[in-house]
Amino acid sequence: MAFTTKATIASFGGKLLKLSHQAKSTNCEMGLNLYLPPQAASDSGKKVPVLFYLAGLTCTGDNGAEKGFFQHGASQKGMAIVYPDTSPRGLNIEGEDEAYDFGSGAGFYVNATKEPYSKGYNMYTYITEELPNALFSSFKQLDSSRMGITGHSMGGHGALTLFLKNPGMYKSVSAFAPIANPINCPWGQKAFKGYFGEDQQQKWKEHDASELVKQWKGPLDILIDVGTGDNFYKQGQLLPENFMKAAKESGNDKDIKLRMQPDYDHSYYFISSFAEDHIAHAAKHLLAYVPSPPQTPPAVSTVPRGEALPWQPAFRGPMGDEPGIPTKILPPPLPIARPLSVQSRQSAVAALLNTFAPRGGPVVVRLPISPPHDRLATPTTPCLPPVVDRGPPSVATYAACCTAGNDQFGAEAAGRLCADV
Ligand SMILES: N[C@@H](CCC(=O)N[C@@H](CS)C(=O)NCC(=O)O)C(=O)O
Repeated sequence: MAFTTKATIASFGGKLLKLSHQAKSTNCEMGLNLYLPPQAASDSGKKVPVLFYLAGLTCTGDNGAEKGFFQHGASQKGMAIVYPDTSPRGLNIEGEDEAYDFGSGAGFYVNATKEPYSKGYNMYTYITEELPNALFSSFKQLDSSRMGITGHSMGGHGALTLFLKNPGMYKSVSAFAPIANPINCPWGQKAFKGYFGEDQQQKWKEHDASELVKQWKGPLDILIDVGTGDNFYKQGQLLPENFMKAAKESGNDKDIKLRMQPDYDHSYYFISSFAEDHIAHAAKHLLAYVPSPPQTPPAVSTVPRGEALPWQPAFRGPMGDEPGIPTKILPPPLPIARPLSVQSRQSAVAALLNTFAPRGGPVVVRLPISPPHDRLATPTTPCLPPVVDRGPPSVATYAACCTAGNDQFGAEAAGRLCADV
């Protein structure tokens, strides 16, 4: 859905846009701020990377934009910043406005599975899929292959978990005073109980950075700042030490920098003091990242039925297993810059249909989820679009499979394609 621009405000040579749009995932109108640096305002056709800043409890997209002091550095580095809201608003769920740490302003960047919050508290899907897809289709100067993520407190939890749950999707991650082990702190326990249910411990773990970091494979360059004068830190709401311990035990701590900042509290005085460092950290990854160039799929080669596929056989569509149907394989992998979201999978389907349907016959496309997602996906993650069908009675199946390396660190994310004719 297109955005409505409610205000355009000059800021550090660029423009801060106050936007709103109707969001499907959250079932309501969502407000946000988008900072376009001066480099994005020119007609050069050059795209700028995008840093998502996820705010904390009680906040909207305004807190970071007004007092985070990110725009100065973003303007120098040529980076856009997205400041989303922290929850759906006005869903008229009984009690949603009663507490500062649950419901409105406290979406925790999860998809609620428990009623009544399941009716729109889907901030995970909103931030990882719907919002970026909407932004990239409306603002052509934003580079979809270069997204970074950071956040504060509940938003720091969001930044860490969204990064760790989606290897390769974000090219940088950092956090200010993150809720780093929500399953073991009062804020997190209250939220996960309300959004998932007390008995859903596995689900809780799937949104806990200290659990997720144990499963990470590859380098992990994270900047985390926490103030020693932060009362929430002192009360055991943040638990950054638990995150570091889990990272250390899994051998993932080498490039995680936890800086304990003397005397700083939990406020935007703290955030604005270190904002430039987080912009520099994001820029280190986002400005250095070069997406792999698109490749044309090579010609079809035939593999006799029953022979081992040159890649993950589990990815074969069910129709490929029908007796008497020969298998054609189209090697090598079709590169895809990052793990595919539902919408980008749909674009991949469209591209496949355009490429192969003209060869005649109908096309059925099946899109299995990629292995890293499989490993980390929650049962409710909307990972698979339904089978897409086109054309007269079926003679062909195309199964498109997406595998994703952790391309933040250079491993190539790849899609693979096979055709059963
Ligand atoms: N209102 C809560 C505190 C909530 C709070 O500190 N929220 C942080 C994020 S976790 C924040 O940034 N608040 C908004 C602000 O300082 O601008 C309380 O009274 O204990």
